[in-house]
Amino acid sequence: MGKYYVYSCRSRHHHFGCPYYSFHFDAQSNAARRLNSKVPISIYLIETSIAISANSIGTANRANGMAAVIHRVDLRGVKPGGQRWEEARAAVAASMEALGAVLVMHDALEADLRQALFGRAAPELFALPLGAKRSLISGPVNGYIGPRPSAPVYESVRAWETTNSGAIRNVGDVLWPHGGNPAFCDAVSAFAMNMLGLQRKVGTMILEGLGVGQGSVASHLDSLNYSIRLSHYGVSEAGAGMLMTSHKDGTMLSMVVQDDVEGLELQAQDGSWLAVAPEPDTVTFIAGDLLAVATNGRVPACVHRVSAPSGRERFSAQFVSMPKDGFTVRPFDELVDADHPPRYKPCDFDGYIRFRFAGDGRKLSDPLEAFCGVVNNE
Ligand SMILES: O=C(O)CCC(=O)C(=O)O
Ligand SMILES: [Fe+2]
Repeated sequence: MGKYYVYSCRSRHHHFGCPYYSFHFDAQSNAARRLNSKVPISIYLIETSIAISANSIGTANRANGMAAVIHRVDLRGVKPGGQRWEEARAAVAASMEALGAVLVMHDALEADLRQALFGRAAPELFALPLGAKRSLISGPVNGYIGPRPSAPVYESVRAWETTNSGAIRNVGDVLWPHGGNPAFCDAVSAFAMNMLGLQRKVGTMILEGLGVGQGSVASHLDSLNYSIRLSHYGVSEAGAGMLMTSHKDGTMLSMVVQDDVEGLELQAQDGSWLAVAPEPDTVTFIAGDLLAVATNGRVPACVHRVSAPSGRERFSAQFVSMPKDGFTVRPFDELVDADHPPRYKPCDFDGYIRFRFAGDGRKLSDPLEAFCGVVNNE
């Protein structure tokens, strides 16, 4: 199984037998204080034209003469209601419908912050002794996935970010008990704040672009929670190969930022694999299962994987949305009509995660369909 096992798996799933939650301690008693970021959301400021370029990168299927491509949309300087908003929104929505993913050029990760995150914070974190990383909370706050036989060079840390305050829990106090690691916390916190703005912007574009009304989009955004995942792929003794097997994320919408080493690949609808170049100003948005539910199947969950073509050490950072506790995901009314009957029943996220990772869904190739798909008898 892929390492996305616990990708969506929160602490309260311990008792459901989630396999990677063996290390946990009390979040509250371990000074997991919140860190309020003072870093502003510094995006959308640069005026530039929208470049919607079709980048044929990676392996393209040319069997029918048509190469599958990943679309890249330049959102720098694009603001809601502004001149280029509608055009960019249409491009984002079209790519999500076709691929379940889109590449977005942005200003949300300036060189300094990028360096602070990938050049310092992530390497310092993963250089800690295994015991320290394992002591990281697998509670409602944070979690650690360590190397295991099926993925010997992969490790990943998740940190929760609260939507209300825009703050991130301070994993630094836990990992560095003697004085914390303010630089680490600042970098991760700033990353979270900037990605939050970009995720809300692109989330709005996707849904509005599909015809969902502004009120529905606003309440959808209010219903979301976010987490950050920092991942490290060490140098494999086996050399080049697959670091993370193909999978769909069980969540709503994932943003993947690669450091300077390639590896992320997306599967197009024709089955071909498209490699995403690690470009500093580009983030990959990937639809998870829950976005397929919310859009009544208009946006497919994107199958993706991580390979190691060069065998080099690799870091990535993700910012992922999922429903807040107690929110059920159901297809937007705007996307259901006589011609488009509901394809999914209301989906309880906790129930789905339990089914997919600890229940009967583990054995299925399409657990979402089995969990909440509406059987089409036509
Ligand atoms: O590291 C990456 O580029 C993507 C990782 C991923 O797909 C996941 O953690 O679910
Ligand atoms: Fe993933």
